[in-house]
Amino acid sequence: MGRKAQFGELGVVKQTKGPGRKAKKQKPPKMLPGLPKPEGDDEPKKLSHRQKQRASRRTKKKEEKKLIKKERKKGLKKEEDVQNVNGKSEETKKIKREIVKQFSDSNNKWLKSKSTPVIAEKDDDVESYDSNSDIDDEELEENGENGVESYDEDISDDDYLAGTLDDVDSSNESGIEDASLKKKKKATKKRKVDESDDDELLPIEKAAKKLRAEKKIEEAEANEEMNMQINVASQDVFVFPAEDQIDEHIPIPEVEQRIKDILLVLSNFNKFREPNRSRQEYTDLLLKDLCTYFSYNTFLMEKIMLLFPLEDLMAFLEASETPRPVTIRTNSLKTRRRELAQSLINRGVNLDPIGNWSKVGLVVYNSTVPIGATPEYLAGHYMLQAASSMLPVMALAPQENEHILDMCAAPGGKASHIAAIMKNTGVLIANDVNKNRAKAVVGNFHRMGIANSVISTYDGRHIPQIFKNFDRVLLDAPCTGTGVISKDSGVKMSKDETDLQRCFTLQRELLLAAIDSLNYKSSTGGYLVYSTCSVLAEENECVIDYALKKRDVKLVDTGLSFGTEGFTNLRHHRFHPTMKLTRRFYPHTHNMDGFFVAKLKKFSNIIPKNDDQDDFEEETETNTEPDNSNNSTEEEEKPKEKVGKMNKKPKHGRGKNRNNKN
Ligand SMILES: C[S@@+](CC[C@H](N)C(=O)[O-])C[C@H]1O[C@@H](n2cnc3c(N)ncnc32)[C@H](O)[C@@H]1O
Repeated sequence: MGRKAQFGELGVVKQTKGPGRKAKKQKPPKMLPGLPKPEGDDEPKKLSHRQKQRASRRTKKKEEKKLIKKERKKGLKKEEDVQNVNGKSEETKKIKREIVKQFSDSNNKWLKSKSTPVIAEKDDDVESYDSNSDIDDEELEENGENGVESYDEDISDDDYLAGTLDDVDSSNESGIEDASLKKKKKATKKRKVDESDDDELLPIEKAAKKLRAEKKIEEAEANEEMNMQINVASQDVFVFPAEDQIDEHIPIPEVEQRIKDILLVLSNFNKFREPNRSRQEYTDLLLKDLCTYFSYNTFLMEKIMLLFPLEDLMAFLEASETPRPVTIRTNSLKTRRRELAQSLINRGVNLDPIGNWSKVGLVVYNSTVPIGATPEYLAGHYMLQAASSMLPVMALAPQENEHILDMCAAPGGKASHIAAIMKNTGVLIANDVNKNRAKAVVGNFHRMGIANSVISTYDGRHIPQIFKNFDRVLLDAPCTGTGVISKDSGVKMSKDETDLQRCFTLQRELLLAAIDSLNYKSSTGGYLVYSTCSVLAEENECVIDYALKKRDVKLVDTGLSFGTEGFTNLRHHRFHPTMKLTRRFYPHTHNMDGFFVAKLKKFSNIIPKNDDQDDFEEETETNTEPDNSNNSTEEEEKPKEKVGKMNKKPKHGRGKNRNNKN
């Protein structure tokens, strides 16, 4: 508003052009005599006391910088001077001391942190700059670009002040550093080297500077490694406890450390063992400590230790302590996965498809609503089902219009999956000996709209006397549950030898009954899938091996795209070579419950009589060929080609696949 005065020389200030409110601009006002003269350029500006202080500080700083640059250029002239810079020549040190002196006490911290070999991150630098510098915000604003410039300059100075190799070495004396810290340091140093390339340096200077910094880092790393080796070599890692100390109670953190120590010794036994100690002594102590640390009974821990190499053992035990992700299976009888996902997302459920291997599975990361009580759940659009539980049904590969038996079906997760794949056609017998659990099957089948099923409560072992000639059978057998410890930690302490024996005896009986209820002449099937949620070989490979001897069945590919091969040998045990067609799933490897899946094809109703050996072979080679003279309990004639197949059944080769490591 109003007219603008022209404070500069007349004519220097341009009159604004362009459309104005008035066509003709008004003349500048005439200044009245006596009024204070505006701040002009002709007289030198009078500075306040504070401004003077700032100006003197700036000049000082500029001088320092000039000094440093001069010295730096001097230092790089000769090649041997490069070493001088690394090692800090006397002259350079002197200059540095000079500079340091000029900082006030309040800067001590800032200086200290920057003179240590751990070069502060740029962010930290900014912070210390802000908090400790005596240049206030006002000045930064005032200086505009200068403020930024001085920051850059500081970094470069700081580089110059940064630690030397000597410093790095001295830090190593204090011992081995944390790996992540080292990594961070390395990254920071590298970044620092890159960032601090001063624009004013010649390319060759920049390169030399970078080279020096990189050399420093390399040497520091080499020193660290050497220190580590020295520590390990001097055996200060682990001293085996005296006889009377072994049973002493020690706190959990110490148990944990001892486990790590023993694992290290066992990983390179010849190198790290104590001369008079056997491997067995270390293994026994490890067993004891693992039982204490993870709360297992000795029997179960011993069994699990036999399954895995040491590094996998720890991973399995750790993974069994944490729950697996919640997963659900879309009921394809009622909805599609995409629609279900959308409805659940709308309710605040955070989810994703389970993976390429399933078209119906979803993994739920978190949810604002209880996932077992949504309207979609109640309407039967999905089943809460572990990822591993979907695998046996996929291996079974049910077909429409078949006759299928689920021998141990409660609560019906897998049975309802079978019914959905059958598209409610054919007949599904969902059996479970436990009447109470069978009620859950009824409830789930109603909810999910399953209409092709009969629910029965027979003892599976008697099924062949009641139902026969199924195209496919699923035997998801009762087991010790060692694959689902994260869901039921009681297993760790409660399962003993008697339980295991009871389990594998029942499993064998159920498996033979399941095979006997299969129709080997089925045009579409004749397949059986055996599964357990146990990782113990006694309940898996041993049971299958037993069935291979007792019935005319062979292992076939499960068709599952992932999973670890079943054992063909385990310690001193040898299993049928085709056992590698079975699949094992582990919490630590596949992030799902521990599971075992085997698929068998039945070739005849022949029941071989020859094999009295109930248990799997232990390093002895026996003839598994059936005695064909009197081996059939069935009336049916045995087709010749089937006999041929059976005779070709591979022998249990001694030492074959000895290196099968799972
Ligand atoms: C692992 S669970 C089955 C889980 C089921 N397949 C599912 O996916 O929901 C084992 C089942 O076997 C049943 N069972 C135990 N002994 C049995 C037997 N002799 N005959 C039939 N079922 C039996 C148990 O009641 C239990 O429900």
